[in-house]
Amino acid sequence: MSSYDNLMNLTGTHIRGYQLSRMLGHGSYGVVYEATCNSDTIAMKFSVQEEDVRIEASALQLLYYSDISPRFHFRGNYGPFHIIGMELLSYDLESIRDMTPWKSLKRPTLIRIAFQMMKCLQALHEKQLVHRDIKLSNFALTQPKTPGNQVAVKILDFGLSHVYADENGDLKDDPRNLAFSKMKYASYDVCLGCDPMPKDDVIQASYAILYAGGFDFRQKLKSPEDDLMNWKRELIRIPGDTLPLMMKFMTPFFELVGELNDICPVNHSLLQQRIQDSLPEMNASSDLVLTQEDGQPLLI
Ligand SMILES: Nc1ncnc2c1ncn2[C@@H]1O[C@H](COP(=O)(O)OP(=O)(O)OP(=O)(O)O)[C@@H](O)[C@H]1O
Repeated sequence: MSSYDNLMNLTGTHIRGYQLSRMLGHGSYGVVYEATCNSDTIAMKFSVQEEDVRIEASALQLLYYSDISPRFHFRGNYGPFHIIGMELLSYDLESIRDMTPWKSLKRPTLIRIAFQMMKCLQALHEKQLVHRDIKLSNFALTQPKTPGNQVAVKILDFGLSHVYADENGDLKDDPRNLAFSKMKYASYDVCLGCDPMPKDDVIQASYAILYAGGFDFRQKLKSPEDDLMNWKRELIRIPGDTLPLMMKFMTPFFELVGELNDICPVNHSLLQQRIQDSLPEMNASSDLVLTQEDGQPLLI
């Protein structure tokens, strides 16, 4: 049995005083468990990729006080596995999308989510950190607060992240040489071979917003490579013509995304303003609320 198969079978195990109570999710190299110690419940991420875990732990520490990523608790080992203990979040946004009846979030919810995604990106870009793996499942909601069940959007999974510049603003290479141009959901420039920069996080977030809004981005990614590239290029060039009908209301935001480049710093506040302009009658900066309806989560 490979070590990855073992990673999937750790429920019940005791580690660092915590008992792994259930598996929460898994990705290409990692498995995340809920872990409990008396009344304290956290998330523990296990991976065989030591370097990715080290980088993720340092990103979470760097962002500790920004409050846009899970709070970091510890880093450690368990046999061949590298572990991060962190704040337990609730549903990731792809699960929320999948649980909605029409696989699409309503406009007022969508703009609030988009607004908070920009807040997450702003906080990490301010620290010269680029995420490079932005997708809907890498955003998750906090545990609902009492008494109003308010939740916030936080950003997950910093295994591919990179500090792209030093204190003087000089660009820093990543010795890992990861093949981002092969990543299906990479931005147009990155597919062409450019290094992923903050604006590419925003562009990938714009794909995640389309997906959350009901557009079948998963299907789009299955298109022949040339078609997918054309679509990504046209979405930047003429968003008003390229956006699917149900997402045309967000043209003000997508127009600004289309103007981003690697020379001018990303203006996250202006992106938030454009999200607000897309649906002026609703407040994009108001709290999200997570409740249950017929046993299903309901995010408004
Ligand atoms: N702190 C957390 N609290 C609750 N659930 C979490 C937490 N961290 C991760 N998860 C869940 O586990 C899933 C996988 O986590 P994560 O994306 O960090 O792992 P990964 O192996 O790096 O994934 P991928 O290969 O898809 O990028 C997430 O989509 C989410 O559902």
